[in-house]
Amino acid sequence: MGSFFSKEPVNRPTQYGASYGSPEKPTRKRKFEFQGATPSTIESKTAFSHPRTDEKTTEVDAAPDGNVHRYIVTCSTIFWCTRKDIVKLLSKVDDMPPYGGLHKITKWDHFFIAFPNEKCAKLGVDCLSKNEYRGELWKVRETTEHSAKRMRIDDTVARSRENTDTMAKGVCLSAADVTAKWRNVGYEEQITRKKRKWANALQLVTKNLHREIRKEGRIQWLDDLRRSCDKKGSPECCPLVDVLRAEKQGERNFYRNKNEFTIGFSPDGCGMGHKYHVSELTIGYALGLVRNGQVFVSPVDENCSTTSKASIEVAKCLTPVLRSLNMPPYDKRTHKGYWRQITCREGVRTGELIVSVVVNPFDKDDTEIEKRTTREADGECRTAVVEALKTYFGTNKKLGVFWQTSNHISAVSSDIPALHLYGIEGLHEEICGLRYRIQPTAFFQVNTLMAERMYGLLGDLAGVNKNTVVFDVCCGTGTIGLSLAGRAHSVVGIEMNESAVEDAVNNARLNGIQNATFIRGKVEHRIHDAIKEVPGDKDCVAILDPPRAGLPMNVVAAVRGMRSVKRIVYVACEPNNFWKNALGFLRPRSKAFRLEPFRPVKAYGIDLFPHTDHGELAVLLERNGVQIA
Ligand SMILES: C[S@@+](CC[C@H](N)C(=O)[O-])C[C@H]1O[C@@H](n2cnc3c(N)ncnc32)[C@H](O)[C@@H]1O
Repeated sequence: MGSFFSKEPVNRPTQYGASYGSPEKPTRKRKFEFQGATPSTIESKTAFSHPRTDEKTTEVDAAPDGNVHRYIVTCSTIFWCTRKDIVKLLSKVDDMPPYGGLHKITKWDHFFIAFPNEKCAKLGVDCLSKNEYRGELWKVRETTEHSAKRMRIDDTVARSRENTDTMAKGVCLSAADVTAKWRNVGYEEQITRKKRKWANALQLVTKNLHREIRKEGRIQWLDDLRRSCDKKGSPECCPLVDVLRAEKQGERNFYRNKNEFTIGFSPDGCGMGHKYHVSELTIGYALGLVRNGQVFVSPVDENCSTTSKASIEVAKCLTPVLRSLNMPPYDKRTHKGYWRQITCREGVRTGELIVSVVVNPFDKDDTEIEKRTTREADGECRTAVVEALKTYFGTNKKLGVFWQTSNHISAVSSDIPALHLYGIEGLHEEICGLRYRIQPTAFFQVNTLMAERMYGLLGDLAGVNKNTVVFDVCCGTGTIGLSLAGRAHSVVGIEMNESAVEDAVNNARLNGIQNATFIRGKVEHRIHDAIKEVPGDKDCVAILDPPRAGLPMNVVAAVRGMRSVKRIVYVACEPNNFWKNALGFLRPRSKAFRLEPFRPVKAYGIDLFPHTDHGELAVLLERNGVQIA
């Protein structure tokens, strides 16, 4: 029996040749401790022999002092990167003490490395995280149970792992690491990294288009581009003209107008040699680890430089209140427990703040007495939360408090009714000179100030005039279309989220806009109904702002098949997925993809999410043969 990682710290790897360490070939024993079983020793072939996946055990690393020592780091690389490469990289680190357990699953792009202590793990993380592949830095992080799941170990082992106290070790992520992982990276460097990512997304279009159309004929602009490019590899399909940078304080720091906090226990005693202790109830960000059904939560604080200050204050104000109420947080495994989540949404321009508390009503198996007790406690909790927030914010914020009960697996869902307890009943925001009402579950861009600048840019890219119809696909609360309605002939929006469409219609009315129509439904089902609303004799620009996965291909084909659409502005929130939809617009005409293809003209990067590795890419596509002023 063995485990997934080599166990003890071993000497610096030497079996790969003299260049990686001392000439001595280390011999070592792998030591395992089983829960409830006698420790045994197994002779290992080499210092870095692959742990055998048929060996199932609960793993504990016992150092000579008897303490439990291990920091497992997972590192995403390219799948052809070998252990030898990693060893070579780590061998360049000064003061790197012996480490062990370098493990890679065949044909996987992840390594697992077990470091003996925190210092060593930090050195390793620093060294590996500087490497990049296709403009994206390797993701290196500490890991525990999650990795085990991803390694597809069987459930029994996973569960037995979950039950060991040792599972909590290695957790040293903080709330700030979860939400603002680049907070310590200079802004220039953040932009440089994002530029690489955007450029890579544009290269993927060229590369995949070239590969895809080989049998279908030629594309003149693609041939010219490839010929003119002396770079090795694929050129970008169009120039990345500029980047919309977050310059002002409210654009770059503490910018998120929507923050969802989990309520749970924070892991106490993270790290070497400590046992897991449940600390006090905490409001913050889930670390993605579950132990005995409890999600680990790291408290939110000012280091979370993307979270709005008002939301941080809500967490600080409510933490002692929730602790004093003596109700347990929700347990994912038993579905018992009470507190689940707190969502804060703010109108940055209007100073409005809506706090929604999500609780678990009670388990269906609860006895009548338990239900009655929960019901009574529920009333007490509501009053205490409202009073605390009222006292804390006084007249500084226009406050609204909502209460939601959810026994769904996921705490939030658009169909959970929200009970209004106090203050304002809806949230308003002002953007591009218009006032918007936003329902709790409707999508709204999280960085209000940057979103406003993005909408301005999209309007310019779209080249809208009084003869243009704006076709706003995946329109959310209608913000893009409505911000352009004043200069357009008309706006047609389509969106699947019911409350967002309701908001879009009401927002048009609220702002006296009469030339906007919104269609509710999944775009893949209702695209043809939406197209009927677009007058065929007008110039039409389609603005596509889909979710991260992109649009279904039937939608791409339908938009391409609209004769009136001469320009497309595609907003990709996952730039690396852009090529998939782009191919449908750019490939030569066929039975499935009718009419003349488009060609990419220019692209802009938009730093909507500073301090994170996310950013939007806006690309202008133009129908072949159409000239844009
Ligand atoms: C990135 S948001 C863009 C929202 C809007 N353009 C804005 O800037 O506020 C994507 C939107 O697409 C919607 N959506 C996701 N899948 C959809 C689908 N299959 N059909 C229609 N809308 C969808 C989501 O509800 C969300 O509002």
